[in-house]
Amino acid sequence: MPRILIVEDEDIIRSAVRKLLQHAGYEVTDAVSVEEAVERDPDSFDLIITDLRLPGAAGTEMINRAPNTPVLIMTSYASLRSAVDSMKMGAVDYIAKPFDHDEMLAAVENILARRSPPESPATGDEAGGTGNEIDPSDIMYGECESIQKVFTLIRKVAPTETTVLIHGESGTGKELAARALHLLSPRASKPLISVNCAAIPESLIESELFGHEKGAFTGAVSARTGLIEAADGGSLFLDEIGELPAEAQARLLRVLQESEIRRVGSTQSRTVDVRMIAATHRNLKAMTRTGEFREDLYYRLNVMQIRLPPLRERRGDILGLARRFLARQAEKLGRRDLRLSPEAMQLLQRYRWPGNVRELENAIERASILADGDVIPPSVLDLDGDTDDEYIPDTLVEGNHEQMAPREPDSASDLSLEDYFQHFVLENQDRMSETELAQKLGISRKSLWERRQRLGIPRKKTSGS
Ligand SMILES: Nc1ncnc2c1ncn2[C@@H]1O[C@H](COP(=O)(O)OP(=O)(O)OP(=O)(O)O)[C@@H](O)[C@H]1O
Repeated sequence: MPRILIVEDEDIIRSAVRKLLQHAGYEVTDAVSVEEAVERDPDSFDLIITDLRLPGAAGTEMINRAPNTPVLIMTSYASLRSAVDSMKMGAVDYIAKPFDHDEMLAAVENILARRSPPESPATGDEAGGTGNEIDPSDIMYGECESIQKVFTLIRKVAPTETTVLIHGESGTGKELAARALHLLSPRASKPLISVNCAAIPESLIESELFGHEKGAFTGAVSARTGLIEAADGGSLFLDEIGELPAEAQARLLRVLQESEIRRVGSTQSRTVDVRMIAATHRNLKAMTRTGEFREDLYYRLNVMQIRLPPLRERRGDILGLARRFLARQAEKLGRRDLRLSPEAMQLLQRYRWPGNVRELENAIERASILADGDVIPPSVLDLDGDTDDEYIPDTLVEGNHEQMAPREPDSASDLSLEDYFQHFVLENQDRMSETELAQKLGISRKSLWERRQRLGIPRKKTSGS
């Protein structure tokens, strides 16, 4: 079991992070300051998570005190810059407060996965590995053909220096795909700096990205490194690139063309070595026609495009994703028997998911908290109306018959055979006769009838036989 040391002086945050990690199965020790952490033999841990601002020595001091252990820095957005600086000092990653539970768990999992192969515990020798043994499927889930194609593309493109433009609706996993591109690249041990262009005020974006010299504008009391420089040697992920104002687009083009950066208020350029990954949910090509986005920048960015399909186009993954999110919630809440009712599964499969995977993740989180018993009914999923009644489950598509046999559950969080039986019958009884249903399930008609009685799903009078 990986051991994690938390260094945080705020009681509420320390205790929340400790509980979260303990629920996720980690062994956790904590300390309120660097001084106290040093007494806990910090280099014997697999990971140290520390606040940046602490009474006494700063959190970054842990990087020196535990040279063989990865250090994850927690910081508020206001001190994002210091977090970036701390990465230059050797921290492996940073996480901005307020962070949600999944973000923290994902950051921890990523760091530990980079440190040691999944099966064998870390020996310490692997620290600082290139991370190239990682596969996109370790970072994001997807079995459908469309997402498998994305994985193949990531495997091929990641090791190159090519600029990548990721296109997809909100919540489809663009940031995860960018992370995969970085972690599978030779730059994996260097920083991945993620910037959401829509989240930074327009007046600040240039100085945030490109840095500025002292006195460049009112309030620029000292010179500052920009986020692009901070990503030097690593990758820069520019999310919502379509929101970048015109002046910043011009500066970015220069970075892409000449690998040079000029801080706001400076006449001198500096060379930077950054792999650029951009993402958008907008149609950049159309934006070039209206003059909202520079055409030359568009072509520079669009060397390789990865399209993340919306969830409604990969319905075969809905239940798999739901199971993963449910297992995570069940672990977090200590309710290991939580499972979806067949009706809830049906609703998940029929819903249109305008908010994509993020919406599914949120629906499962909410339902796990609201469900009174172990079985989650459709009502607590709180998905009203927006279902796609045209949808035909994959199992009914001609040629997909191998998917119709009941599968063995592959983990405690997977469907039980009973669940699968219920789900299959409810989904198909309107289209199939009892004989067909029994055949597909590999049981006799008598046994189908008995199971229907036991599970309280008697044969509908209207269904043909
Ligand atoms: N294939 C996947 N497997 C597991 N989790 C996923 C997958 N795709 C997305 N998620 C989860 O869904 C949430 C949204 O993903 P992400 O932030 O990468 O989407 P996005 O496309 O960048 O969204 P936005 O455009 O709104 O920033 C995250 O919590 C992420 O972990």
